Amino acid sequence: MATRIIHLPKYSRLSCLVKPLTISARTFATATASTNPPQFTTLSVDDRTGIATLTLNRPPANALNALFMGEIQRSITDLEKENCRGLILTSSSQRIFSAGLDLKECYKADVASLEGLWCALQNLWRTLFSTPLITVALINGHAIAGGCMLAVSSEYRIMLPNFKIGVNETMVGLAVPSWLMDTYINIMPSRRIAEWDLTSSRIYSSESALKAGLVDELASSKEEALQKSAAFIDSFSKRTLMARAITKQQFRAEILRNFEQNRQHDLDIYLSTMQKPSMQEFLGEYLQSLDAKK
Ligand SMILES: CCCCCCCCC/C=C/C(=O)SCCNC(=O)CCNC(=O)[C@H](O)C(C)(C)COP(=O)(O)OP(=O)(O)OC[C@H]1O[C@@H](n2cnc3c(N)ncnc32)[C@H](O)[C@@H]1OP(=O)(O)O
Repeated sequence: MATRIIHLPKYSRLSCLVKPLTISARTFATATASTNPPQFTTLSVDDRTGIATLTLNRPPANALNALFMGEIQRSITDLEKENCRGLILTSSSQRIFSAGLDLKECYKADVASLEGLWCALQNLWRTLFSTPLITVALINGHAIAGGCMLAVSSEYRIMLPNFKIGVNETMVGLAVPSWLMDTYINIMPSRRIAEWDLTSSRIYSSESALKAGLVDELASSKEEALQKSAAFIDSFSKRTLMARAITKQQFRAEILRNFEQNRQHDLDIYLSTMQKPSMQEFLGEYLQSLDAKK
């Protein structure tokens, strides 16, 4: 389907009806200019249903760099203004939903690039987590670390079989930021399991993720997953859209407030960790191990 944004007069414009959370914060940089055409994403909107599909397309691994994350964030913001009601986030790859932060861009990077990357991650998370849109992650491939973040920041997760999902942060030497910890706890059935998962870098198979409650449904094909995603969005009638969006925001407001209060500190931790010689040495070896798989 062609990339386009269209007006959907059938649906209320959620961004007008639901006040954005007013949390004072200084503006943090994104590395994107808002006038750039999308390079790594395809956005399609079904004007009959009001459902948008945002497809991640940064081969080979949908690794998240600042430009890519800025693009995803901007698409969500645009959709909020365009009378859309639901968003399905998926990947053009048949193997990888997203491998998380682009580690190649974390290796031997200068401080400005590292800062741009982390601020883009923070900004993307904030937008996805707080959007009034009904959000579904259609996880049609591996979803690791930042890839898992995209999934758990959405409201509903449908995954295809035989893939991997989880947060391996501590394994790569990064602490899980408290706002992402809270995001994970927000969807996991038990805080104890969430703590266990994040401290032990637990990676689930699709099947075990379903059992653990990390994903909500499995689907045997992308087509079936698209149908299930649309069914989830359709389960909310037009009449309930505003009330559900406000309720969602209220559920998430405290996590967002904590994030805003700590985002500079969070950025400082990331920058100091990434600049440690031991971290850079580990990253070099880790990237080599990924390449050695060939
Ligand atoms: C709320 C709670 C959440 C909390 C989450 C907290 C998020 C906060 C901060 C986020 C931190 C991160 O995301 S850190 C990122 C952590 N991510 C990882 O460790 C994932 C590492 N990658 C993998 O494990 C694997 O690649 C995996 C994704 C399973 C796919 O395996 P496959 O065998 O199918 O594919 P591969 O051959 O390994 O990879 C294909 C190519 O992609 C490249 N590639 C793979 N991962 C890459 C990466 N992260 N950055 C750059 N490039 C990558 C490989 O080098 C290959 O490049 P070519 O050789 O050129 O083809």
